[in-house]
Amino acid sequence: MSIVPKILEDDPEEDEEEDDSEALPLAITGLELSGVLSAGYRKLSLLLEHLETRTWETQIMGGQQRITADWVLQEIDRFAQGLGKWLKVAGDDKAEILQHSIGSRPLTEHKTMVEFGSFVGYTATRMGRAVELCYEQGYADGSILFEDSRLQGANRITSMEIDPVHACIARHVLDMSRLSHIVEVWIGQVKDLIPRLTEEHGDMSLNMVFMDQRGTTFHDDLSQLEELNLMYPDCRIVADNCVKPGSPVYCWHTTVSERYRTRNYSLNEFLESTIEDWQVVCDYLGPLAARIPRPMPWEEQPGEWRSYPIRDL
Ligand SMILES: C[S@@+](CC[C@H](N)C(=O)[O-])C[C@H]1O[C@@H](n2cnc3c(N)ncnc32)[C@H](O)[C@@H]1O
Repeated sequence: MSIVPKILEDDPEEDEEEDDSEALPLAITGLELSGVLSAGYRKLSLLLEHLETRTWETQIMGGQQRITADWVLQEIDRFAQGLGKWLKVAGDDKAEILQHSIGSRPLTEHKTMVEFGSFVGYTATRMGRAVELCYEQGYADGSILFEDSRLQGANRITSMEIDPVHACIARHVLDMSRLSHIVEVWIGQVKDLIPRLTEEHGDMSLNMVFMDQRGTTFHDDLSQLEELNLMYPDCRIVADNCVKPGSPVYCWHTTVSERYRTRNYSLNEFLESTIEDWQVVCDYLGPLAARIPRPMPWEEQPGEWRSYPIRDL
């Protein structure tokens, strides 16, 4: 089908052709790109514009002032406080729990962290900064030797993202924060990328996992981590948005399974003081902690589980 605009004539057959061209997707009718971007992507383009403008202003006002990871996080927070610019990132109280969890897992040799769902790279930046501080401290007190090649070169944090636009923004934000040598963003579905962790880092290489993809897949992704033996004993797993949008099977599994020591934190959604959400924090006690694997709820009482059409509820 031609996308060249037609000159209108009084011929009825031509009128039919004209109707046809109205069905063309907006992207090829010559409208501005902003006309075809979804509201979500438009907000992200505003975020990038905000970061670029603030970087430029900071450099002009403060001479050669360094743009740091903390500065980038602060600017994303500031952007998200603007009217209609809220972002689904783990800020505020959620960030406190994450920060503590990252700090409580020392980056001993060959151990790495993983985030499921990068979005704009906000938490990936927070995780990367924590590792960077750990390096700085280690070099200063001599506990990390500069020549120790095992701590150099390999990325220590992997963040996985299904949406390539989000992934590109996350990579850009990490570049701005000067953390690209520590954090890598992999594009694809979590379930397809998990096996690559084994290939790149080997068995039992994870000492922290942040689950922030789709809540209804948390339990499947966790069981793949278990099956591939990727988590080091005492690996900490933080799962966000467990009430909103919700991850009921994951919450059930981590609460009743003997393989996990679990705490459920009730807190407010980022910048939303009236919306309650939960972060579930658990430590993996290792494959031998559960003597008998616990069946899933629908395996225990098969008759009790069936789906109801929404109109019947
Ligand atoms: C809540 S946002 C993540 C926020 C981010 N963790 C932070 O705190 O800055 C969820 C992200 O997960 C991505 N996502 C959803 N399902 C996914 C999947 N199965 N695999 C990879 N990414 C996924 C979405 O595209 C979205 O960017």
